[in-house]
Amino acid sequence: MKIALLGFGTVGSGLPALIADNQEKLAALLDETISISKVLVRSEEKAAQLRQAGHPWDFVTSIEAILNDDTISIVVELMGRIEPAKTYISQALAAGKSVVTANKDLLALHGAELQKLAQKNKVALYYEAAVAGGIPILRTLANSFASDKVTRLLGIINGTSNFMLTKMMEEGWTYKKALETAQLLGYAESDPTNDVEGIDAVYKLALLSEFAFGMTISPSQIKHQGIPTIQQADVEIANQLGYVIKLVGEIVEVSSGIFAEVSPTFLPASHPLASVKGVMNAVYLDSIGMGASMFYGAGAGQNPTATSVLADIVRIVKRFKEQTLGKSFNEYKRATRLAESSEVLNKYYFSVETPDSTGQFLRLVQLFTAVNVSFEQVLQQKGDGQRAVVGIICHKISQTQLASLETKLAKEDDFNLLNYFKVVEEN
Ligand SMILES: NC(=O)C1=CN([C@@H]2O[C@H](COP(=O)(O)OP(=O)(O)OC[C@H]3O[C@@H](n4cnc5c(N)ncnc54)[C@H](OP(=O)(O)O)[C@@H]3O)[C@@H](O)[C@H]2O)C=CC1
Ligand SMILES: N[C@@H](CC=O)C(=O)O
Ligand code: NA
Repeated sequence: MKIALLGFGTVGSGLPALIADNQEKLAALLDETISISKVLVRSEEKAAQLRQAGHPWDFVTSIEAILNDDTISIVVELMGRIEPAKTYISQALAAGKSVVTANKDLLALHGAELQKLAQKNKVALYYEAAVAGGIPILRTLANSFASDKVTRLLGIINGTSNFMLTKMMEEGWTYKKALETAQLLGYAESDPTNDVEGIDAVYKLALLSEFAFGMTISPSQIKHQGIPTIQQADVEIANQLGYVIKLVGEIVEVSSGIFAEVSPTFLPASHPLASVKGVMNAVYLDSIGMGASMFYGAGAGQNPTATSVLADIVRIVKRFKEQTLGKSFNEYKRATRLAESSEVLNKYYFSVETPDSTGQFLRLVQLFTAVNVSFEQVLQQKGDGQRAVVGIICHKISQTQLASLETKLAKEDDFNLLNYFKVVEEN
């Protein structure tokens, strides 16, 4: 089976060695060899550099050289970004070639269109590597969870930001050093803003919504906040209260529909997700059959990601032999229903700066009571005589109440809402 690679960067350049290392197992499983026929690179200079470096592949600079080669059955897109990836994938599908991609941005924004094209041409479009890197979470949801209904999903699904948080909180690295190292290690997107602002996690959560809940939601329907807002003081208070701060993607289904968001979150130190460190990812599921389950592994990096890419290639070879290529990667589809904000309930931690004088706490109690929010835990940091910081964990409130509280606090000139974090409850 001949394949073509589009892009030979961090992930693409890792695939050849992985295929070679697994050749014996692949031959036994598939009774077929997988060989790289052509590799698309940006320019002749790039091709010459790669040949000079000893890479033996047939490097080409035009997509037509691949599209017009009828011996190529699978196109593997590992370039990233939206264009020309979308155009090249569309052309490959229309030319009757199956496609494997790791491009979560493209799939979250244009996946439905590309799926339709794949089905129309009775070829496969697979993208296990697009979500949580090496963790086979999409195939697990599509296959093993066919018999179980997921009610809530919590995921640490961006390796770069989790690596940064771990290094900053546990080793005192600066934000700059942590980000630069993540880039050096090949974890970060070409534009790392997506990693640190939670946008990459939003794209992945949109794909997880389809596989876990059968509902298609667009990235614009997913609230998100990144890690730059997290202060060292927040980390210290979280630890004092028995929590760990992580960037968590959540999808929960309530009676009115699903709610999805990516936010810095207080996780109880005892929660399985709290121990996910560095570039590792994990997807934690509540479901009616299994109860609680968690799937853990490297969320980014050359080999883990290339392993998911190879898994998709293997699946396509098998489906090719079974003549079931046109089956969609995800067959679980329901009408999309978005939850009423009054139905989505969570506990929150608020960090509020107030004047360091008598009566301020009473004002806070009155303000929270006005939106029917009660306190579960309160922590006051020692003030400097001018200003004091009060940490409040409240009982469960709705998104509606949260919005009202933010508005009321903003109206109080001498109160300053420094930060707030969703608080996940102990299991
Ligand atoms: N890195 C990781 O851990 C993971 C990455 N992914 C996804 O995998 C994809 C690839 O990521 P990664 O390998 O890290 O990215 P890199 O930036 O390392 O590699 C992308 C490669 O594609 C090449 N390229 C870009 N545009 C074109 C074009 N128009 N024609 C030819 N070549 C082109 C780039 O060439 P040039 O160098 O000249 O720009 C580069 O060599 C992305 O969609 C990413 O989101 C998914 C999971 C994990
Ligand atoms: N930049 C992404 C790569 C994998 O999807 C991440 O850090 O998770
Ligand atoms: Na995956």
